[in-house]
Amino acid sequence: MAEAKVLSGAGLRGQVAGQTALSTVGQAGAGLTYRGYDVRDLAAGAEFEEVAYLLLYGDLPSAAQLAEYKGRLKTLRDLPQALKEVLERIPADAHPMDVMRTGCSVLGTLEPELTFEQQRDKTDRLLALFPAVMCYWYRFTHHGVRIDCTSDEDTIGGHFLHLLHGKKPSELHVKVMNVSLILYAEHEFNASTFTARVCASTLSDLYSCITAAIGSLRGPLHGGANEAAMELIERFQSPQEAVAELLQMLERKDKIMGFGHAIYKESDPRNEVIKGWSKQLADEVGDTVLYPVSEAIDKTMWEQKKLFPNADFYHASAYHFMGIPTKLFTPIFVCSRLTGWAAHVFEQRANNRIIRPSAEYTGVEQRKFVPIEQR
Ligand SMILES: CC(=O)SCCNC(=O)CCNC(=O)[C@H](O)C(C)(C)COP(=O)(O)OP(=O)(O)OC[C@H]1O[C@@H](n2cnc3c(N)ncnc32)[C@H](O)[C@@H]1OP(=O)(O)O
Ligand SMILES: O=C([O-])CC(=O)C(=O)O
Repeated sequence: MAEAKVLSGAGLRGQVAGQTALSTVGQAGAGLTYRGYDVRDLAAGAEFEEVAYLLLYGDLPSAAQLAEYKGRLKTLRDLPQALKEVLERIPADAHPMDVMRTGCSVLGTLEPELTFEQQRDKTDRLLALFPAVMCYWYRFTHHGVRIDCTSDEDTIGGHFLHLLHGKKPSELHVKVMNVSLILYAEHEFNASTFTARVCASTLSDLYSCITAAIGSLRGPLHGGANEAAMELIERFQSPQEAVAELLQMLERKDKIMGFGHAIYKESDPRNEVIKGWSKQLADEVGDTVLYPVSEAIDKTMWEQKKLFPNADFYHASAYHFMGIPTKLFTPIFVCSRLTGWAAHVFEQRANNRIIRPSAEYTGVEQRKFVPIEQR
């Protein structure tokens, strides 16, 4: 059970910056809850679409509501032609998070949110279409194909894998994607969500809030850590090599991506879940390197620094074992966290005051202006 961390210092750490009914992070009793449900129970027993519904509509759906919701999302998967054309113009070496940010922003010009009454419909559209934004651009620029952006897959996770690989995914892979999307869906006032709320507090539109949040998630200290973790683990051929290099990195005070957390103190409750699935995928593909290397890094980080893997670390190997290119790891996070971001935007709008903190001034004393010709 994660104890609350002693919080102090910079980065607004430990300061309550608003209220939410969406989730708790690092509180006694359960490490992470979404609207009162333990995330581990949701990951074990729910579908991602159920969790999206819970966050966006307030309660878990009935079977009929879920069927209706999934059916509706399925009809919203295709991209407008103008968006496809924009995606085709983005270079192959662009960062896929920049592609997601641009895709979201362009959709905001094609299908704008004209009133806040449209906020749920616009969110459903983004939820249904984000996998295609990433996969259409990726497959066009990397493989020269214009993919069909629709599929008959029942779930968002399955739809994503289908578009990426051009074939029906296995049941195991659909299951793991479902779990992954649930684990990443919501996390209180993390940096990207706070970004979305700041933007929402100016009464801006939903696309602006989500576009801004994508920019915040991109960084390696936040969502970008799953890609950085992959780049680390794939450098090593054996656990011994990994430990030797890791000790040197720690000696140099390098940051080890995928470890540590701003709120959790002893463990990230999402880690045990994705770690279990990563092990199952490792067994499926007969891996004898990546998973043991990951475990060796995990063990050494705890022994040396008392730092634990966060949600991102074992996501790296899990995604890799499903044949997902490393550069698409953080965009998958976007497809999931969209639900949390949007739910926070709705919450901010429902009880809004513009977010505008103060700064402690550390600059020079007041001084007299000197005209340019006298300087
Ligand atoms: C889904 C997510 O977004 S989860 C977060 C993903 N990000 C990462 O994995 C990036 C790596 N981790 C980090 O950079 C940090 O742990 C963060 C950004 C997640 C949290 O930052 P903070 O709240 O400032 O960390 P915290 O206060 O716990 O740091 C305590 C000490 O541990 C060190 N530390 C924390 N994380 C790491 C790490 N991953 N590797 C090495 N040292 C670390 C800090 O440098 C700090 O050392 P210092 O006191 O000598 O300066
Ligand atoms: O809460 C945070 O600071 C980062 C995080 O784990 C998340 O957003 O999922």
